[in-house]
Amino acid sequence: MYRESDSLNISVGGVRAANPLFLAPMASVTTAAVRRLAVQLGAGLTHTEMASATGLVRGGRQTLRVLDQTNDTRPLVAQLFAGDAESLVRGAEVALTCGPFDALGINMACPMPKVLKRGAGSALLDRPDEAASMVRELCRFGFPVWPKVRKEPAGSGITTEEFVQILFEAGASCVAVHGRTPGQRYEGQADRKSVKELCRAFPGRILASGDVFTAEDVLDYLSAGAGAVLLARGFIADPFIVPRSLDLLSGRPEARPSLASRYEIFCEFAGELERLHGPKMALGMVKRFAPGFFKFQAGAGALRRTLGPINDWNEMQIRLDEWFGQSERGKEHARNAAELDG
Ligand SMILES: Cc1cc2nc3c(=O)[nH]c(=O)nc-3n(C[C@H](O)[C@H](O)[C@H](O)COP(=O)(O)O)c2cc1C
Repeated sequence: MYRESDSLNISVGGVRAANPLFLAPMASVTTAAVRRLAVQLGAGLTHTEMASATGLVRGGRQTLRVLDQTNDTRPLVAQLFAGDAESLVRGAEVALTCGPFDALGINMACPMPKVLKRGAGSALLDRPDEAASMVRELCRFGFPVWPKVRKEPAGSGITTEEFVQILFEAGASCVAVHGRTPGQRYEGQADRKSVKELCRAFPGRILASGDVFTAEDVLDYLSAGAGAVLLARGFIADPFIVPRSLDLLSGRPEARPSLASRYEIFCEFAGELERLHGPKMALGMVKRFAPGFFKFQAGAGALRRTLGPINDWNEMQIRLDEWFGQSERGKEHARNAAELDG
């Protein structure tokens, strides 16, 4: 069983972290501002988006931006993808000039065609020898190496457990496992049972991923022996899953942040997005995260509809302020009405 004492100053995969709630790598999502938000809310560790090793070697601005460290927080894992060990090593040499990082991740999970056609991402699940060689070569840099895999599809000739074992034998410090096959992409349910079996087979060395949407999901994976749990879409859907999970793991009553405090954190986050990534990208991220921030708030749907068509950063701020003012006034009316009733 998970013990409260495990939640502080843990050591997973050769990295020390304050707790086992980790922000998963997410392309186009886990930018510096989002990583900072996750740490502010209590996450123990964050990942960069996946970065192309060949893109790094070419010096592509977009790829280098992925490893942008501006105003970042530690511990931080840089995740790379490549189709072979040599490209990976050359990419890692460039990545480490963007550091500091606490571990190097290898993406062996991405099912997207543009990654698969390079023999990278989940294409490596069919090539355990190449995957092992990538881990071995990356270990030479002296950093913990964290591959991230998906569940092996039925009939692939190797089980997920065998694949994970090969990665550990090659020197991986821990292995993140997403309990969907590449063919499932993000559809259907993650196979929680299989991931938990791996957690039991490699206690404290698996980072569990797949359908983590509630604090109870976090506890479930940790109770099975996961070294840590990766928050992905559950973080976008409700970033306050982090403090709620920490409350649950620590046996504290759940603290419910007020609308005003959510709004304050959101405005700070929006400011960071704009400062670090520019108004265009920031606007897209604000639209993506706003529904989750104000999920349980009356009028959250109206906010989403209001923000949807906006293309201008200043207009977005005005509409957001208006929505907040209306919501606060609505709460005041409700309070006054309750007092009159009472
Ligand atoms: C928008 C998005 C981008 C992602 N990008 C990456 C990535 O760059 N590297 C990676 O290993 N996994 C990536 N993933 C997979 C997540 O890290 C995670 O394993 C997956 O979403 C399953 O967790 P969930 O069901 O709790 O969302 C991505 C997922 C999403 C939704």
